[in-house]
Amino acid sequence: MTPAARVAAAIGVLDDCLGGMPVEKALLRWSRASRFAGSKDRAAVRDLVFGGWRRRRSAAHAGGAETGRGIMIGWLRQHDTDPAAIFTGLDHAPAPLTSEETQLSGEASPAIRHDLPDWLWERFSRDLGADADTSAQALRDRAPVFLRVNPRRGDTDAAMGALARDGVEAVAHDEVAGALRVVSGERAVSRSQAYSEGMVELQDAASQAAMLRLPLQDGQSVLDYCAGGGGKALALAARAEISVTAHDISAARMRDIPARAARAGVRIELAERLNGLKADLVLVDAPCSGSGTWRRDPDGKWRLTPERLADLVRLQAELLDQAARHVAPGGSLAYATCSVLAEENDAQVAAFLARCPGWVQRDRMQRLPGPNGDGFFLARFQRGDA
Ligand SMILES: C[S@@+](CC[C@H](N)C(=O)[O-])C[C@H]1O[C@@H](n2cnc3c(N)ncnc32)[C@H](O)[C@@H]1O
Repeated sequence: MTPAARVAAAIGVLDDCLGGMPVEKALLRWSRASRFAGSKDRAAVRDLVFGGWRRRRSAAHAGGAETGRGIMIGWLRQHDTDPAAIFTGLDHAPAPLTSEETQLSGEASPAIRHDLPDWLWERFSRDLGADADTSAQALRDRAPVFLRVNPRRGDTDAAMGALARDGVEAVAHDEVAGALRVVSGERAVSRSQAYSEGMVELQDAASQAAMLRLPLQDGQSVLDYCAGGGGKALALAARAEISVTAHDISAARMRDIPARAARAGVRIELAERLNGLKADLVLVDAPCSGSGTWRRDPDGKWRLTPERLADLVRLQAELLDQAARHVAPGGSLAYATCSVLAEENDAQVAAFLARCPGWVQRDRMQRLPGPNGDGFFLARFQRGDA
């Protein structure tokens, strides 16, 4: 496919997204209908679609219309490419620009410039103050790929060497021990020997930093109350000789944990029912808006509504209360989200402490999205007498 044909394909996919289809589904639909597209074409169309979808508002503003075509015109302008050179109408290229489309747009509102719905830009400004601008801007660009080195399978140098042999260049993270940032060859990670033999796992640096911060000693027990695919449980299990139980309301989400644990050389028990189980550390990695990770999942910021956010906040509170019952005497309860919104983080913590006066907060970590990782929040509690 020519560069212009790839843009034409991205326009169609973006139109499906604007019609309400999740971006991955829209890409899959295009991919199935485009047998002629090679792997480089598919990767290029994917990059264009995700690039445009992250910047839906600002690109549509710069392109003059909230359509796939408008977004691509604006996206090209934002990347210093004259859209007229691509929109030629020749050889599967999109039709030439109309006279309206050649006009440059006026000034955009702050919410448009930050590529957030109006109500969310208000929340960002209120909750993050001086950091709102850089956090929202970080969500407009592609996320770096981070890996967690599994100490059971080797150290950072060994992992970087193994990755390099398979065409993946990675460097040590500046501040998170055992985290690597992939510099080139991202798409080769999942085919690399280092990955298939459990020496590295895909995990954002902020999640890694949070898991390293939780106190753990050999012999202790950990309950991951919202384990999902087990990313956090694996990170904790690799740190010490502990027994880890993974639980989730959805057994299907935990399906891959046994294979991931075997690859990583750790043991994780799965528990659909907890029957009064108590653990020294109970982690609630709660369902949340994902607002710290929207560069990986741009659908999130366009689909979230105030009502959905309120539902999530209610669920998070219920999960904290349920999980607290599983903390063993002297143990800790940890609450984590990959959100930057105060309602899901500090306000949730304050509400928990107000509801449950026996508990005190022992730790707090907040990271904002940027070059060093995603947005992430962690709070840790203990009973007052512990
Ligand atoms: C943020 S994700 C967890 C991600 C996971 N810890 C990881 O590191 O890959 C939140 C998880 O909470 C689970 N969940 C939602 N409601 C729940 C409930 N009532 N009890 C337990 N888990 C629940 C969801 O199924 C989802 O897997």
